[in-house]
Amino acid sequence: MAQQELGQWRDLAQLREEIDQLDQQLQTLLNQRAQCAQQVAQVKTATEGEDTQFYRPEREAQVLRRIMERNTGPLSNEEMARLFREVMSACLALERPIKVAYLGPEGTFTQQAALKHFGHSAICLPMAAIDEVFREVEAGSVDYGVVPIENSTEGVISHTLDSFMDSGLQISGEVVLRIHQHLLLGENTRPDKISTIYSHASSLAQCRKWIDAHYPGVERVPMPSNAEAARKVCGEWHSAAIAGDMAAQLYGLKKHAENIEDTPDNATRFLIIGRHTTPASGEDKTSLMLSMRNQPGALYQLLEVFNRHQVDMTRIESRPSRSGAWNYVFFIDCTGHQQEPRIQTMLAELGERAAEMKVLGSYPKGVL
Ligand SMILES: O=C(O)C(=O)C[C@]1(C(=O)O)C=C[C@@H](O)C=C1
Repeated sequence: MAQQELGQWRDLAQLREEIDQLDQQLQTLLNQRAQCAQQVAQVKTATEGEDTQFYRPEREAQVLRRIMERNTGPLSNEEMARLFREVMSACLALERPIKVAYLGPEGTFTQQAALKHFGHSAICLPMAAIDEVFREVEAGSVDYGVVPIENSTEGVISHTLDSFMDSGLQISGEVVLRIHQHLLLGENTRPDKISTIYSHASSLAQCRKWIDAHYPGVERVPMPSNAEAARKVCGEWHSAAIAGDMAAQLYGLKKHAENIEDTPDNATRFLIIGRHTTPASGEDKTSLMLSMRNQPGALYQLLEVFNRHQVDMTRIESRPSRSGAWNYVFFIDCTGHQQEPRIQTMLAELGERAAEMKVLGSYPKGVL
């Protein structure tokens, strides 16, 4: 063997030894961190008693933000935060495992969002509908729920907004997920024999131009979820599903065409709903629901308050109110936390002008 080659082998062995030593240190440190979390749980139980909140969204957001700020690479900020996300998830599970309901079935983007936000140590349970997620959280059989709220291509998910009208739940977080859609086929399906494409209506819309270009004559059949679409094509020879990676893996389908969404920055925003308010994390958002008396200039009167207090409104949606024809409810997101004096003053003024107002929650801006 050439001298140079031998040298390379020795280097590899040395490098691996170094990796082994680093892994050992990491392992020791991870267990030290886990012990710390166990002690945090004891302190919380001793000081807060029965209603102890083990999961602390504001603290997790601060930890992740700091990790990203001080990161020097070569691992990217997102990769580093993702690793620490899992470390915190495992530490929280030692304190008390957290139960999370999401809009199922298994394999949906909402499941992916739940895992991105809570990590893989959370117990995630699929629900058949958005209302069911709300109900499970309200009933206390789970700690939190994850529901989709808006897609960058398709707009708002009105079912989720409507569910807030009848609910006393609080928003405690948000997750934004880049959505990549794929055309998925069963093992024996021939791509040139496809007569039907199944997917959720919103995913069919996100890929409309791609389908027009590649499968113009094919029937598009909306399904309750992408995962359901993937499950259906497993046993069919002449059909395809549009869904994401999780559904492809879960049902063993092959990706015939990848990333077929019409807009490359296609993303969906999800909300975390719970029964508790969340303290300020330093970079927060507040969501409100307001209904105005049906009179000229009503919307202007509302917007004027935001403008005067220099509060940045990041979203406004309107939905027909259930209390009468042609009355509208506005869903508004703004930056800031309801504990901040500036936001408190603004909320008090809005409350005077609105026929009804409900603060849906203040929560950390999405980190990951
Ligand atoms: O700081 C806390 O309150 C903890 O419980 C520790 C910890 C962590 O692992 O850093 C774990 C769970 C909480 O959601 C937040 C942070």
